[in-house]
Amino acid sequence: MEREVQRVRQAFLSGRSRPLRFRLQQLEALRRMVQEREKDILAAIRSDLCKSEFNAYSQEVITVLGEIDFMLENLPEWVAAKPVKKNLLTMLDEAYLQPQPLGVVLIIGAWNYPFVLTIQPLIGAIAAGNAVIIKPSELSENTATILAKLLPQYLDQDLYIVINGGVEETTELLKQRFDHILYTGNTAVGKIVMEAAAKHLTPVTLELGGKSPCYIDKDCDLDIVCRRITWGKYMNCGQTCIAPDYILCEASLQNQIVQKIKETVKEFYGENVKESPDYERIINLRHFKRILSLLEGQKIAFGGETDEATRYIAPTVLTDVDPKTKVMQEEIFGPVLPIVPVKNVDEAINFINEREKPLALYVFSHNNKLIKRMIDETSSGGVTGNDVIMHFMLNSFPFGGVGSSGMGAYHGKHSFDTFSHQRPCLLKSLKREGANKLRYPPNSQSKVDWGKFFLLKRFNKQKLGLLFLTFLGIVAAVLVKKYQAVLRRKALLIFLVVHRLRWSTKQR
Ligand SMILES: NC(=O)C1=CN([C@@H]2O[C@H](COP(=O)(O)OP(=O)(O)OC[C@H]3O[C@@H](n4cnc5c(N)ncnc54)[C@H](O)[C@@H]3O)[C@@H](O)[C@H]2O)C=CC1
Ligand SMILES: CCCCCCC(=O)O
Repeated sequence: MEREVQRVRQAFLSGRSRPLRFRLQQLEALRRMVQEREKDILAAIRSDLCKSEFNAYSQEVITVLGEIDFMLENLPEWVAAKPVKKNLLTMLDEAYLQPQPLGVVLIIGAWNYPFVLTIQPLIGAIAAGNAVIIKPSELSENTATILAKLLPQYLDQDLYIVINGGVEETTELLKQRFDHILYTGNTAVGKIVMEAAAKHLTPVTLELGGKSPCYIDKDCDLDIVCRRITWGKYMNCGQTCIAPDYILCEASLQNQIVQKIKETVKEFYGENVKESPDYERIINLRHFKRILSLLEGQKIAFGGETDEATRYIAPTVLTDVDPKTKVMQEEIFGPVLPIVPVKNVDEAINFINEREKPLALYVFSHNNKLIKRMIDETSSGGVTGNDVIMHFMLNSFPFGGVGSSGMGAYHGKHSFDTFSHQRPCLLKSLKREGANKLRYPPNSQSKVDWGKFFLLKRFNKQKLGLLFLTFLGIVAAVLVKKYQAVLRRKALLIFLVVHRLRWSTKQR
């Protein structure tokens, strides 16, 4: 492991990942890989999550292709040095921010969207000029295998490598020194990653999970609301980090919501959900059993059918859920949707604020003021009003959590920034040493006053007058120099006129 990381670091130190042209070439090669090997990639995702080609393409491949195109289009502008505003002290200097790669980046992917959650951070890390070690999740083993096979065929083999394996390998990998780690997965492992990173003072981006609430106000169109929630909750069999985890609403809305979700499930997946090509399966038996255990003691208003052999869990809704029960204590990450009755929006806001900050928050209402209030009075990684999931799709948004749902963010320019160091560069001249005397010892009140003037813009009247006089002197000197000949002629003329006048007066 150590040798592998060293190999990648040596490749980074060769400097070849830095030129813009190289980065663009690698991103184009990655796009070619996705296009030419699309069938293999879709097949791997299918084997891992029982996902149809249509779903895998629209949930994973499109996002990756869109992100590559976005990078290719904008990277030339992003890599350029950006001049910054200057102050009086640096007025005559060159001051700019130069984005630079961090070095060797470790990307630890999750299994639920095994392609996009591994490749999208990789795109950002390449764009920023880094070398990368990719550790796909061992739970989505088919995607992990295809990534290890394909990436070296298209990308620089020393700069970007895939290391596969389980907890043991990840633990070993985390002992190495990296310049940044981006981890996607559960909060408990997030802490392990951060602890390991701290030993080397490695900065981390943690894309974690949590329970994303969904508040439904009574003032809204429940048909539309339930269609949107059904889509976001049961997509990928509920194994989506920003899926609505539970619903908060007034008790009187519960039955209608259950009825409408039931109708939508039928509309989306047919009479027999099990037969639907659009409905996925739970990743493994451990997670299947974990989700089943969340149903114990609950009132199942709809769904609840399971099949261990195929790890099938039907779209399920629970009503009148007690917040103290297990299903409300941990992230569900499966197709189970609890409804927790609340009296009103105030209670909903309190409910959310009493818990860990979620990765996403959803609020449905015709009343925009209520939506804005919910946004103002709560905190979460991201928010979508009157829909679910959709803020993930806009790459001008940073994607990430807050508090226990994560730290840092990526997507689009935010990925580039996450994997870059914005290096402040100040270039001075070796001339104009006179002005520097102000900061050299011995110090004095007068120097402090000048410092106040230059840096704090605290004007001392006397100093200001002096400065103004100096300024006038400079202007006069410049003018005199520039118009020396003209001034000489003018002065001669004035002298002659004055002389002539005095002579005329004397004559009279
Ligand atoms: N914020 C986000 O973008 C996303 C967050 N998630 C969250 O991820 C979670 C689901 O993923 P997981 O089951 O955690 O995925 P997982 O079990 O595949 O773990 C993720 C990665 O952590 C590594 N890992 C696991 N245990 C480890 C240990 N003890 N020491 C070191 N490394 C270890 C694995 O090798 C894997 O690469 C959910 O909580 C979900 O909300 C999932 C997708 C996106
Ligand atoms: C189509 C939605 C993809 C979401 C991927 C990240 C997640 O797990 O929420």
